[in-house]
Parts: sequence; structure tokens; C-alpha cells
Amino acid sequence: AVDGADLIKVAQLKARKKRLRFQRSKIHDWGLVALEPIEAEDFVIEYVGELIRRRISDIREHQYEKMGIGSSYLFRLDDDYVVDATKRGGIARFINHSCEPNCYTKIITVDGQKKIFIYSKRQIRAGEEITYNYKFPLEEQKIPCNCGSKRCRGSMN
Ligand SMILES: Nc1ncnc2c1ncn2[C@@H]1O[C@H](CN(CC[C@H](N)C(=O)O)CC2CN(Cc3cccs3)C2)[C@@H](O)[C@H]1O
Repeated sequence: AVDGADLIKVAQLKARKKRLRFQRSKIHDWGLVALEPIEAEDFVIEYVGELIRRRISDIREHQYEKMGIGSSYLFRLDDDYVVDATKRGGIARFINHSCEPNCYTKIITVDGQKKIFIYSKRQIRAGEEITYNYKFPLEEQKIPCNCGSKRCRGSMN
């Protein structure tokens, strides 16, 4: 359970919002870039969107594909829930995948509500693109990865 102290901590985390901007990315279309240096293990941003059940998200994923939105802004929380940032979401939805990311995601339950927080793994320089590992499940149909890192796996799934 989360007590008052944790809530204050979350509030403090939020208060220290990082200056970030979405702009054209070398990895894919739009990405999220740090406008200021970020220390290691620092809170960067929350992946905000609509909390929906897995079944609804599967239906929406097909709809988005049909509408040509391409891959969707769906972030899988666990087996039952997904956060959909397509219609109502924060700029974290622009974060691209990297095989050697500078951030990682943590799922934290606050007030019984699961939230997706993104933390830095290492010091991030101003101007660097924010990335995390999408941890897509392995699939037959490969999506080529364009992260450009030395140990890139070549595909995202
Ligand atoms: N390392 C990588 N290598 C290659 N492709 C990547 C990488 N990392 C993210 N990707 C693409 O990005 C999507 C994840 N996207 C992150 C932001 C994206 N860059 C954007 O501009 O919206 C969100 C989805 C929602 N879709 C809307 C679209 C916009 C333009 C074409 S489809 C993109 C993924 O599903 C991929 O297709």
C-alpha cells in the first residue's frame, strides 16, 4: 500500500518536472528530447493516457491499424490493463525504443492506481533523445529497429 509519505514523494517527483520537448527524431518520426541535463536514477516523466482493459485495447489496436495510425500509443501495464495515449496522452507517447536506452519504465501503484513512471538509467545530456526499451514480445513479423546503438538487436520484437 502507498502511505502519505509516498504520495508526498510522488508529488515532489512531479514538482521536479524535467524540461523536455518532442521534435523530429533520428530514430523514428517524432521523439522526446531532454532540454536540460538529467541525473542518473532521476524521475523524467509519467506515461499519461487512458487506463483501459486489455480486451478494449486489442479492439482499439485493430481500429487504429485500420485508420492507418500505424502502431498505437498503447502501453501494456500488465495482463489486464493498458494505458492508451492515442486520444488523451502526454508527450511521453513520443518516446522511442532503444536497445541501449537511457531510461527505463517503472510501474508504481499510487492510491490503488497503477502509473507508468519513466526514470533515467544514467546521466542524460541536454539535447539527447529520451529512450527506453519497449520490451516488445518476440514475434515472427519483425519490426526493424533504427535505434542506431552499437548493440542494436536489429528489431524491436
Ligand atoms: N527504435 C526504433 N526503431 C524503429 N521504429 C521505432 C523505434 N522506436 C519507435 N519506433 C516507431 O515508433 C512507434 C512508437 N511511437 C513512438 C513515437 C513515434 N516516433 C511517433 O512519431 O509517433 C508511437 C506510435 C504511435 N504511432 C503513430 C505514428 C506516427 C507516424 C507513423 S505511426 C507511432 C513504434 O511502434 C515504431 O513504429
